[in-house]
Amino acid sequence: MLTIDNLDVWFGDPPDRVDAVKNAAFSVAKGESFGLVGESGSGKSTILRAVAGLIDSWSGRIDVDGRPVHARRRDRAFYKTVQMVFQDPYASLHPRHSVDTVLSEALGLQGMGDIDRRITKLLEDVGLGKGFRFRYPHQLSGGQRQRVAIARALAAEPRLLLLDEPTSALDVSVQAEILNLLVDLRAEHGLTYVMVSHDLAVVGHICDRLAVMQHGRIVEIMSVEALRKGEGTQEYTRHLITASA
Ligand SMILES: Nc1ncnc2c1ncn2[C@@H]1O[C@H](COP(=O)(O)OP(=O)(O)OP(=O)(O)O)[C@@H](O)[C@H]1O
Repeated sequence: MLTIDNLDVWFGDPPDRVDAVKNAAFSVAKGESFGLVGESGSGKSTILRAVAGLIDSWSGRIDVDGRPVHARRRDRAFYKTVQMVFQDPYASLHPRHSVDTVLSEALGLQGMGDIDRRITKLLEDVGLGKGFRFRYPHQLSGGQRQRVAIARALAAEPRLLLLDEPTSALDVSVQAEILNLLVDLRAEHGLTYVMVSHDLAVVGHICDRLAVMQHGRIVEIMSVEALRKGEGTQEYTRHLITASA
């Protein structure tokens, strides 16, 4: 579903250029859930943003569904396949747009008809009833906002969801609910996930495999099962496990 090879991503020009991702490579199969872990600044979000078309300064290969993605152009078909959910549901929803507006716009962008029925279904899918349809973000809790952001991403009926720390801005009590929702949605919709997190427990809950990043490089790729068994071969992976225990 997603293949990345020889990926470099940078910001700015020399001498101030920041090489945020260096020579990254991994593949994510259809239906798989893949985690990107590592400490702050290691380049995890930058990989997701480059895949999503939010960063232009990259080189290498990004293939989605067997087709190479071009450096700058992303068409409607791309966003029909790939959608992203951001970390902060407070920042990602426009304060003056009701849930109805957010979802109608997302559906409209994809040229979808039958908007009424689809909005009801999207709200149902993310565990929000019809009563939420005409609410504004300030009338929603953090968890409810993130459910709306997830519904917005699902509106395009994508197959690959890029999840950038989708629970880290939420209260601990709500995090598990959203993670469980993501687990259910993947099964129900046959989705593929790539999820960034600095929290190994979260990745262990959601993902099948993961890449460990350090200073812009992928230092290890392993299954969550191997991670649980402490089979990380890299010193840094062991350090991450100890740090999160
Ligand atoms: N827009 C930008 N301009 C310049 N440098 C950037 C930009 N975005 C990210 N960086 C730099 O790229 C590097 C990787 O950042 P990135 O956000 O991908 O890390 P991360 O692993 O996702 O960390 P975090 O968990 O803190 O988000 C960091 O050194 C960061 O400062």
